[in-house]
Amino acid sequence: MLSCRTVWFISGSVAEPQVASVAEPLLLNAVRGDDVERPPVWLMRQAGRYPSFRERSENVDLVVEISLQPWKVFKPDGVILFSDILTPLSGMNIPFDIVKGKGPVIFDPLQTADDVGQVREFVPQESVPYVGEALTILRKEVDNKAAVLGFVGAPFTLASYVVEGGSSKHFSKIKRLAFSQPKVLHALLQKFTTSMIKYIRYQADSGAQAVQIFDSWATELSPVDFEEFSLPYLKQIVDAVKETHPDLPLILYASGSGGLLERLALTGVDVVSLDWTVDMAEGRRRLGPNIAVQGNVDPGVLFGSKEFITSRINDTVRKAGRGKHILNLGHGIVVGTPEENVAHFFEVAKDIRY
Ligand SMILES: Cc1c2[nH]c(c1CCC(=O)O)Cc1[nH]c(c(CCC(=O)O)c1C)Cc1[nH]c(c(CCC(=O)O)c1C)Cc1[nH]c(c(CCC(=O)O)c1C)C2
Repeated sequence: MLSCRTVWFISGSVAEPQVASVAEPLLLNAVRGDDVERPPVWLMRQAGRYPSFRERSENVDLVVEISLQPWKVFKPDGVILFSDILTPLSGMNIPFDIVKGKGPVIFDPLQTADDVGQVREFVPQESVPYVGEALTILRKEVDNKAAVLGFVGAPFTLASYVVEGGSSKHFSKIKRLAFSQPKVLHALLQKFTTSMIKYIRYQADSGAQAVQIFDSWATELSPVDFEEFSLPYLKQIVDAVKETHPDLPLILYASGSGGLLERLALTGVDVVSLDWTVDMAEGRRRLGPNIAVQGNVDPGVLFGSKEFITSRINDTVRKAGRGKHILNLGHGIVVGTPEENVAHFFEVAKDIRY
């Protein structure tokens, strides 16, 4: 679980390679199953030398600047918004902060039905206007040379933070709630679901061309509990978004969830992001031919030799087969990853031809 727990400083800048303007980003073509010449590639990453996370992520200029850093240096096929899955919480009356070295802190963790009753439904236009503004600017800046990606947290993963009060090891508080007062947890999950439907639509209307849903802690649920506390809500989100935005690709990311792949496919998402604990060919088979796959190189591979990185990329692309594959790591970049290896990853990836 490292993408956002990791901080990656991008130093300097590299001359921008010329990229021909295309009608539609390669990433969208690949997701739709068009005949593409290579898999699109992007990575989750980074932070910068800036003030606190919330300050960075709630200021339009900084959000745009930080979001564009990897784009300027590596020209990936996807440019993800700099934000966090917890960003909507303050707009839902759940005060929080992200503390350096500690991660997210929820000031008053939710415990009771009353607490859940106090949670306000999210109105993105009012609470996080900077997200929409940043996406609109990003879309213009990137100009279809890559896909602009928005993202949200899945209801169960958001609930785990607000019930646990932050990151957790054993998830005992949310499990206590799930297994002793399931109705209270369901009420909270429904509030997050309704809010995330609005948030995804808002991101799409502002400029996001695909939205990734992070269910980072689904891995903590046994399959039977995933079916009760996560799957129905994910499905509700996908169904509702598809009604208003039928062409918006939805990517589901649930690291450590190799045991859940068939169930993840039932959500109706367009893409499932695999981590490196699943063999790419096996994952592909288990998800079926209609779902595109993303991933799944071990982020640790980027600490290896250039030859090793090249061979793992080739292996992953071969196992994924032609089309419907977005090349990526199985999770975000790890702190201390040599920047030249990241550059090498992109060079090799962009030279691939099916
Ligand atoms: C860079 C960063 C982020 N969030 C946090 C950081 C580090 C703190 C900092 O820079 O000050 C705190 C931050 N935010 C969160 C954490 C995780 C804490 C934990 O382990 O529970 C931390 C340290 C919560 C969070 N946040 C996110 C997830 C889902 C992905 C995953 O599973 O890793 C989760 C679980 C998503 C996220 N978070 C972030 C992005 C943007 C990616 C990019 O710009 O490339 C994304 C996609 C950005």
